[in-house]
Amino acid sequence: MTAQPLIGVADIATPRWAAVDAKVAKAGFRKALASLPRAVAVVLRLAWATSPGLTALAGVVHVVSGCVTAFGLLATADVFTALLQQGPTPERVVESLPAIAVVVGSYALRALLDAAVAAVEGALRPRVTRAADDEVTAAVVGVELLAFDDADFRELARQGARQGIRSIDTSLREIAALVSSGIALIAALVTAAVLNPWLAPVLLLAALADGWASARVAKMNYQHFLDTVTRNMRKSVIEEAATYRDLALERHALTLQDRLLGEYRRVAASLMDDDIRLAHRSNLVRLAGRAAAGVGTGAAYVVLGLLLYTQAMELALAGTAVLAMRTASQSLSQTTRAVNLLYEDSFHLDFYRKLLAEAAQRRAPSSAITAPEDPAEIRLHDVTFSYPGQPEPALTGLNFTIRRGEVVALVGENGSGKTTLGKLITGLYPPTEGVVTWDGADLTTLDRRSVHEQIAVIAQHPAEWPMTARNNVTVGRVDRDDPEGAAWRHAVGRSGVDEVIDGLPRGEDTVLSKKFNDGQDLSGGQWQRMGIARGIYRDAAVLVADEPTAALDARAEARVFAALNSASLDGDRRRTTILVTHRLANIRTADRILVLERGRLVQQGTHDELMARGGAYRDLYEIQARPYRAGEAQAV
Ligand SMILES: Nc1ncnc2c1ncn2[C@@H]1O[C@H](COP(=O)(O)OP(=O)(O)OP(=O)(O)O)[C@@H](O)[C@H]1O
Repeated sequence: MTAQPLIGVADIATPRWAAVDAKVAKAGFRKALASLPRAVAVVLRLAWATSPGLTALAGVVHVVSGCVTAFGLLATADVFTALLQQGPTPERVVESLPAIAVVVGSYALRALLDAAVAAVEGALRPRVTRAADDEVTAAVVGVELLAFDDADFRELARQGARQGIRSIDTSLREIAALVSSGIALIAALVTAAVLNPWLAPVLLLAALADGWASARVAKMNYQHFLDTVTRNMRKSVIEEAATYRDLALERHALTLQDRLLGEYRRVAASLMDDDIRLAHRSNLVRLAGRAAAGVGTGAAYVVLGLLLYTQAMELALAGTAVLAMRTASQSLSQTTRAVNLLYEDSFHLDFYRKLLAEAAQRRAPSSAITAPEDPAEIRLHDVTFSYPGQPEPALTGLNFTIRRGEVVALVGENGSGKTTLGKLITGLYPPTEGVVTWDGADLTTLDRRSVHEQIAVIAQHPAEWPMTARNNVTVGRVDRDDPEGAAWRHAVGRSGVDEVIDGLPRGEDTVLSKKFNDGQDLSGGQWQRMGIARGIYRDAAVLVADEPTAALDARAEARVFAALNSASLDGDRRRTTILVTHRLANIRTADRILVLERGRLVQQGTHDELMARGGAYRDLYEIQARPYRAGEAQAV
């Protein structure tokens, strides 16, 4: 009996962006052709905006280089005519020298132009991709926090940044290839038509088979990608589970290594089998294409022979006709390839465009109204909040007011909405319904930066900034004026991070990341102290501490809560403090306790009031206090 796989029992959903490949796999060549103008316009507009001079120059050198090819072909026809009209004689060879010089000159010019094309493209493409990259990064940096909680946006940001930017670079290359091969194709067809009007369609016939084969292989690749995309994703999920550091401890302790490796190998083997099958099938299609092209070329030679036999065309021009035939076949194959690739890129370019549009929508609207400094009153009016894509709201119908200097504790079971509420009070998330006001001003109408300037957030899992210990504390207020170091001493002392810093090899100058030479990592509790120090040092009007001591030892926890409870009285101003915690003993002295149940506010009051009233709070408190009381009773 084979073991049930640990990862991927349920099917991994096909990512939304993979729809691109489904469309490309289904579309016909005409559809691909029709999509080109828009894709070309997007890329050229960007190139023009980045560097108009280089873009114009690239266009000119490409067109000139294509024209020189055409001219070279026609000049070759002259040479053949001069040499072969009635058999070569020394006089005719001398006569044809100027035409030969023109052919040689056109080849030399073409070589020079190729070098110019490479130089211009080499200068233009990195500029354009950098500009697009910059645009995307700036767009994503500027979105509101909530966007990062939306899986669709995260995926779009990933694809837009990766595939979108890559497609701009490749589109530029393909547009260039399309211009060159297009002009060469026209040149070959015009040359053939000049030699004899019947030749041009015959040339196309031979070249079409090659074009068909390359379009067919491209489609097979898209279909293959679609068939394997979810398995590839599963492979990478298993690979992460089998190799990443985050899971290493449990992987070893649960002895899962062999099991995960086995699953990894099974998926990888099935992907390899598919790759091999695809290689065989594409080879067969290419072979069929070649065979058809061979038949087409044969037909072209028959027509050529007939034209010569019936003296519809002079023998002297046959060489040029063959040359035109070869040029047409090569350039049609290149043109087909470029059209297909550009069609694929047109979808990826859509990611880039959609990402810019979506990011612009998800930016906080700019506002000239700044937030009140140190608000006297924060009020929630009928606030409901749902996470993007979630059917059930995380918070429902909240109404309450917090006054300056209050210490308000949020309590409730896991998932009751405490963390989410902290983000709404501080304007990090906008409510889905209702309004959050600071001194009467709706937060969504205020300049978002000015709101965030007023807040400090101590997260349950604080960010582990790859900076020195000092910067990890001061990063929240880098410009704070602290010449005597009083604010620094206050923050590190209250949080207890002073003991951590004293133990570091270079003290406050130690870099806290193992990615750097001499870098140092911290324990979970030490990082938490670092986060608390950062929050205190920021010295903001509204402080939210979300389970700040979950990883701290009892002594450190007591010290931090004493600091946070008195934070509202620090200095000469009263700071509003929101505490989220499960350890209810820590918030007995809070001015007010709000009890949440499944996103609704079910109780509020002081510890004594809530204990006297009975209900959810007293139940939770009793559950925590009972073991201590029992212990005390036994001791007595
Ligand atoms: N990013 C998110 N996307 C979707 N749903 C979320 C997200 N974050 C939280 N939720 C959901 O919102 C609800 C409230 O979560 P929240 O984190 O606010 O609860 P909490 O009271 O802080 O929980 P805990 O005590 O476990 O920290 C939960 O049902 C949770 O599953």
